[in-house]
Amino acid sequence: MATTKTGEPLDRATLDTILRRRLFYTPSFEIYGGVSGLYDYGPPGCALQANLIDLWRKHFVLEEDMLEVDCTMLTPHEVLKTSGHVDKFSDFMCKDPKTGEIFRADHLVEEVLEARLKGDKEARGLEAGKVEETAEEIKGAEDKKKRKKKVKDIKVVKLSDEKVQEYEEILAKIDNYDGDQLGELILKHEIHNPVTGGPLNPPIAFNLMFGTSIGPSTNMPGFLRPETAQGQFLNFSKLLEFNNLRMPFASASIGKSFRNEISPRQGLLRVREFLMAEIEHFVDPENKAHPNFKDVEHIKLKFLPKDVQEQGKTELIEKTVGEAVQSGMVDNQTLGYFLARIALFLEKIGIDQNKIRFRQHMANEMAHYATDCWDAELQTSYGWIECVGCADRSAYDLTVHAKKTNTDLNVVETLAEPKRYEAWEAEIDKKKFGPKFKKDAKAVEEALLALDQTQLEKFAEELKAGSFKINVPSLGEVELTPELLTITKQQKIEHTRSYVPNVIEPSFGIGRILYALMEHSFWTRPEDALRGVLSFPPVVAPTKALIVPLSSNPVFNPLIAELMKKMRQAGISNRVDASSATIGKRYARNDELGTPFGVTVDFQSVKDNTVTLRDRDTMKQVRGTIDEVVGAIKNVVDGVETWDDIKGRLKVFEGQELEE
Ligand SMILES: Nc1ncnc2c1ncn2[C@@H]1O[C@H](COP(=O)(O)OP(=O)(O)OP(=O)(O)O)[C@@H](O)[C@H]1O
Repeated sequence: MATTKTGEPLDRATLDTILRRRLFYTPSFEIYGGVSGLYDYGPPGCALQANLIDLWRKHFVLEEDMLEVDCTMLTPHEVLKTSGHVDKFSDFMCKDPKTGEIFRADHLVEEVLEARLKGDKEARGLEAGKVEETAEEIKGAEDKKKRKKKVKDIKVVKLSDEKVQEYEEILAKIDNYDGDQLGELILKHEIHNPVTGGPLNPPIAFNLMFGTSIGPSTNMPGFLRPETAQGQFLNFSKLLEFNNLRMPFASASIGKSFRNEISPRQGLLRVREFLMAEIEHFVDPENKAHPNFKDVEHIKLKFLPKDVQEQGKTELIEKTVGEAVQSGMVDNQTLGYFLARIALFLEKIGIDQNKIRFRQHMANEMAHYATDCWDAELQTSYGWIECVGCADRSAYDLTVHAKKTNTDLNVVETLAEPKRYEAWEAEIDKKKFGPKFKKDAKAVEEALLALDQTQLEKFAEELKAGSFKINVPSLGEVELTPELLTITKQQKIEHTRSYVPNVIEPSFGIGRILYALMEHSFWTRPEDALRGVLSFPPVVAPTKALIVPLSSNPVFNPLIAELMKKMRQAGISNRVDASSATIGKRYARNDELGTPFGVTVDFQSVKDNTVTLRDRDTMKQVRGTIDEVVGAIKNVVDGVETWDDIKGRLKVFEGQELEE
C-alpha cells in the first residue's frame, strides 16, 4: 500500500482532486468529452515541469558537457522502417468480438490476476476474522465508477496455495511474455472481458506509432516520433565533428514523443503524447569504462535483476554501483554510471529514496535493439512504474542507418602505436581482367574483395596449382587463373582504428516522474485529513513564495510592490494573494500548490519594514526585514541554506500578525 511521508495511507482520491482543482493538469478537450491519454498542464503543472527540466539540464547537459539537440517530431517512414519501429514497435491487444472492446493483453492479464489475488486475500482475511480491506475498497479508490465497472472480476474467493504462487510468478515476469504466451495465459486462466465476461480473440500486435503524411501529396509517409533518439543518431557525425572528433561524448534532447497507447490509464502515467528527455552516450564498444565512475561507485542502489524475476520473485538486492558492475550484474561502467546519476537526479527533485528501484529487463522484454537494460521504477499508488529506461542499445541504430543510407557513421581513431600485421591480398591485372569479363568485371572484382583471410589463403594455394573458382552472385561460379590475378601475403601497417560506437541511452518520461513526485510529496495535516500539502523541494516548487497582505488595506500596497520587485530581481517566482479569505485559508490553498514560503505583511511591517516568513512544512514562522526575508528565500531555493539555518539566524515569530 502506498503511504505518505507521515506513514499514513496515500489518499489518491484527495490528491487527484487537489491536482485538478489547482490546475496542475486537466483532461484535454474536456468540454468535447475529452480524449483518453491526452492531458493539458495548467500554470502550476507547467512551472513544476519547467523547474524539473531546468534541473535536468543542469544535472546532465551542463554538468556532463552534453551536446543538446532539438530534432523534429515529424519523421519520415523510411527512418523508422530502418530503425525497426515500423515492424516491431508494438504492444499486444485482444479484441472482444462481440462488443468491439479492445484490451492491452499484458495489462488485462495483470489486472485480472491481481484482482483475483486481492479477492483471495480478502477471503483469507474473512476466514481469519480480520478483514484488511473491504471488497468495495478493493474495487477501486481511484476513478471509482470506471474501475467498478471494469474490475467486476474481483470476487472474494479463496484460491489454492498453488494458484496463488502461480499467479504471483506470472505477475513477477509479466513484461517478459510475447503475444503467443499471453494468448496461452488468457486461455489457461480463463481470462475474459472483465465487464461482460465474454470471450476474447487471441492477442495481436498493434503498432504504437501515429502515422501521417508529410507534404500535400501522399508520397512521403511519416510518423510522429515515438522517441527522440532517432534524430540524435542521424546527427551523430555532425555532433562528433562539433566535438572535435573526441570520444566518448553524449547528445541530449528534450521534446514531445507520441505513442498510440492501446488503453491509456492511470492519468499522466500512460498518455499518448508526452515529454521525454533522452541522452545518447556514444562510447567505444571495446571500452565502456566511464571517466567519472569513481565519483559514483560508492552509491548504493536497490536492484531487481532479471534472474530474480525469472524465478518469479521480486526481492531487491542492495549493492553499491561499483559492486554491481564488478560482479557483472550491470553490464558495464557507463551503464552503472548513468544508473547512479539517474538516482541522484531523482533524489535532487524530491523523489522518495525508499521508493526507487532499478529493474533489469528480462530476455523477451528487451527492446529489439538493446543488449542490457535497466528501468528506474518509482513506487506509486499504482504500483512500481517505469519512469526512466536506461538501455545499452549497442551499435544497432548507427549500423542500420549507415547501411541503409550508405553513409559512413564510423569513428576513426588514431592509434597510439601503429598496428603491424600480415594479410593475404588479391591483386588483379586490370589489363587482362577487363577484356576477359567485360561488363561483368566489376561484379567479379567485388566478389574477390568480399573474400575473408581464410578463403584468400586457400585460394592462394589453389592458384599455385592452376586455378580456383569463386561464386559471383550475378554470374554463378567463375574460374580464375594466375594470369588474371595474384594472391600474396603482404606486410600491413595501420595508423588508425575504425569502429561504430555503442550507445548507452537513459530515457526519462517527464510526465511519469512529475506524477510520482506529486505522490511522493503529498501528505495531509494530521489535525485535518482534508488539508493536503505538496512538499515539493523549494528548487522545483512551481511558485516559491506567496505574499499575503493581512487585509486589503491599501497601506500595504507599497510594501507588496517592494517585496515583489525584490523577489523578481532575485529570480524568486511569487504570487500575491490579497483575497478576503482568512490568512489560514490562504496558506492552506498554497500548501496545496506546494508553495514552500508564505510572506505576510501586517501593520508591524508598515512601522518597521519587517515581514513574517512561514515555512510550509512545519508552519513555523520567523520575522525579519524585507531584505533579510528575500535573501533567506533565495538561499533556500538555491540550496545554500535550509529552513533550520534560517530559523537559527532570524527571529522566531510565534505571535499573531499585527492587526490595525
Ligand atoms: N505512454 C506513456 N506515457 C507516459 N510516459 C511514457 C509512456 N511510454 C513511455 N513513457 C516514458 O518514456 C520512458 C522511455 O520509454 P520506453 O520506450 O523505455 O518506455 P516503455 O518501456 O515502452 O514503457 P512501458 O513499458 O511502460 O510502456 C519511460 O521510462 C517512461 O517514463
